[in-house]
Amino acid sequence: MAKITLDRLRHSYMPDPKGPQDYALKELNLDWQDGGAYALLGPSGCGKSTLLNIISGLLHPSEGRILFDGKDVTGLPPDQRNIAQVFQFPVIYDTMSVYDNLAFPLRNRGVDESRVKTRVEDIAAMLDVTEMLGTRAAHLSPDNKQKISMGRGLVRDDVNVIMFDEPLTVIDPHLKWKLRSKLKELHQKVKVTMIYVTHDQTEALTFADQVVVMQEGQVVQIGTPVDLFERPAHTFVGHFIGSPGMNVLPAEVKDGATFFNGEQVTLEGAVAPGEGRHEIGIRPEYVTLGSTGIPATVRKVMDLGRHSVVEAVAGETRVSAIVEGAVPGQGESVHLTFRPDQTRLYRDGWIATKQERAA
Ligand SMILES: Nc1ncnc2c1ncn2[C@@H]1O[C@H](COP(=O)(O)OP(=O)(O)OP(=O)(O)O)[C@@H](O)[C@H]1O
Repeated sequence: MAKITLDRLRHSYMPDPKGPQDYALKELNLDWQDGGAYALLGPSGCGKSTLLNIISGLLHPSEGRILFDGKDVTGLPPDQRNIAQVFQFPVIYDTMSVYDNLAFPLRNRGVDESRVKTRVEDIAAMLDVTEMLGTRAAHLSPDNKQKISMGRGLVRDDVNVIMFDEPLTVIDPHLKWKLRSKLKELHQKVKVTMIYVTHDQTEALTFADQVVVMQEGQVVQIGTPVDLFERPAHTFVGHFIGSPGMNVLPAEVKDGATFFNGEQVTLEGAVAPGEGRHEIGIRPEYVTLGSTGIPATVRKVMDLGRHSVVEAVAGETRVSAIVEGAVPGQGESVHLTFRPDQTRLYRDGWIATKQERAA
């Protein structure tokens, strides 16, 4: 187990990068604490695999260093980094039994058979696969194969980090939540540093204590799932996380007051001085429909069972609201109010309001 430090890491696939646009990974500085559960979350092409390959040693970064417990490993090949990896598709030997599959990473390192037996039995119990130990892997369902693949990552107790790269891609949707919660439970038991790479917010938020959100090669926020939901540092995070995501509305700031669609809006706190493109960020959970406020027309109502998502249009801008109970019909006129302590101003994408602190 190790603390992982990324120190001024940058990577470009181009031989002669000219500017930030030529970097698949823009400058990255971060510490992953020993034993933490982390997720790397972002859309396709944001640089997740590039970063993962740099950590595992498959790719040498153009600039910067990777440290494990303070020791520079940037120049070390993958086999000397002591990393376990679980991939999208199960990596197991079909002709071997489940027991032999789990034992393989240990036997490969010359661990003695009595120790192998203890570890395999422990991991099998954690994964609820004890009764399958004698089964040939070829006979397993895809989700059980992926479970065994995870077990192969977990079985060694000498690894610095276990990295999961979209491990639930091949799992049926109704089984995903089972494996997801199993993984969380396993992390709590084994306490190895784990990095879970995904483009799926649900997977990232349920697994990780800390989520690193990436966009276009840049880390836009590192925080707990609650931080990312409550106070997105960037409009991208607000929009990407949540269902539906945060409303990002064009805003005008004039003489210290903020306006949306010509109506003044009260923000969570003071605005940091500066110029740029302004937007208001407000989650649909904090938009209320009523008889006063910003005039809008209901465009669409989606009944999701416990609540409905009402999409209204104010001027030319769509605003979503999550509504419990009675909802207006399509085409009806409504008024929108935003909960002030949840209404934030963003400048050129980045948060520009300060949270008022209770006296
Ligand atoms: N071998 C390569 N050569 C050149 N460019 C590459 C290479 N691998 C990735 N890229 C580019 O680097 C950027 C980041 O890609 P990367 O695969 O790291 O993203 P990702 O978030 O892992 O996406 P995905 O989830 O689709 O794998 C993309 O613009 C991609 O086109």
